[in-house]
Amino acid sequence: MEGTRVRQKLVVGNWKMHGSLEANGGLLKAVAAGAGALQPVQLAVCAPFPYLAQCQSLLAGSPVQWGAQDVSAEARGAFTGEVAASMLAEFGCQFVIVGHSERRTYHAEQDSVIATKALRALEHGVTPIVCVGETLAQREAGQTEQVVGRQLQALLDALSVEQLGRIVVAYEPVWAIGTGKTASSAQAQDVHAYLRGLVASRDAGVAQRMQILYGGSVKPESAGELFGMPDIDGGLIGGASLKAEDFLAIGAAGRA
Ligand SMILES: O=C[C@H](O)COP(=O)(O)O
Repeated sequence: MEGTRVRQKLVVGNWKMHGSLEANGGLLKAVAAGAGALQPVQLAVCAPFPYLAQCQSLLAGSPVQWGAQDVSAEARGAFTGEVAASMLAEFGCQFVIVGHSERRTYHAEQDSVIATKALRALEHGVTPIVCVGETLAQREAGQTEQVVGRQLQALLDALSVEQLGRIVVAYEPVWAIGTGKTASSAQAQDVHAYLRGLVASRDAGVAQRMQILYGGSVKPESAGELFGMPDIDGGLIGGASLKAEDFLAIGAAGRA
């Protein structure tokens, strides 16, 4: 997309189901200590629910934001095991990941549920990071735009322009997650530009401001080239976010 770059870089760690009080303690302190030097790149970590209090405590006063990895589509009630957006907001979560491919695959989450989860988060001032991405079979069948377009369209249908202006999108090709296979910067840029164009068909200003992150085997060595692309505004980082040195190096790549 043409135009002056107006978007701050955002690098978010998705710890997935990893961590312990002890391991997190060292990681959070190291990330907090290194984050200030990376500004204006914004760092955040998305931790398993039991560790949100630890994030709240150890990241207080640091520029690092934190969040969760899922939220209920329901506001409250008899939904055993679910966590409501209001609860995340009470802990000070700034972000919540919704629609990660692991949730879509292992928990059969559909586009409509994911859009509702994003709405619940927005209702409580928590920024949803909405994940979209195609499988290898879909890419090889030439269906990438069709798949990510359908996934994003559910958001465009469910959210007002004002709400759309408060989400973050993460493009994560399923075939690149945890596999060591990063999409090339050109492949990722093509999809990011396509997604931004779809948002622009709803509202050009929102599209220009929307942060679209790339996720899938991002490492310190690959981050610079990816983040240098015009429509890639940072990353959603899995494995490499568990080592402070790597996570901070990826954040530093956003400053270039
Ligand atoms: O949410 C993060 C992505 O699933 C990427 O994970 P990864 O960096 O381990 O490939």
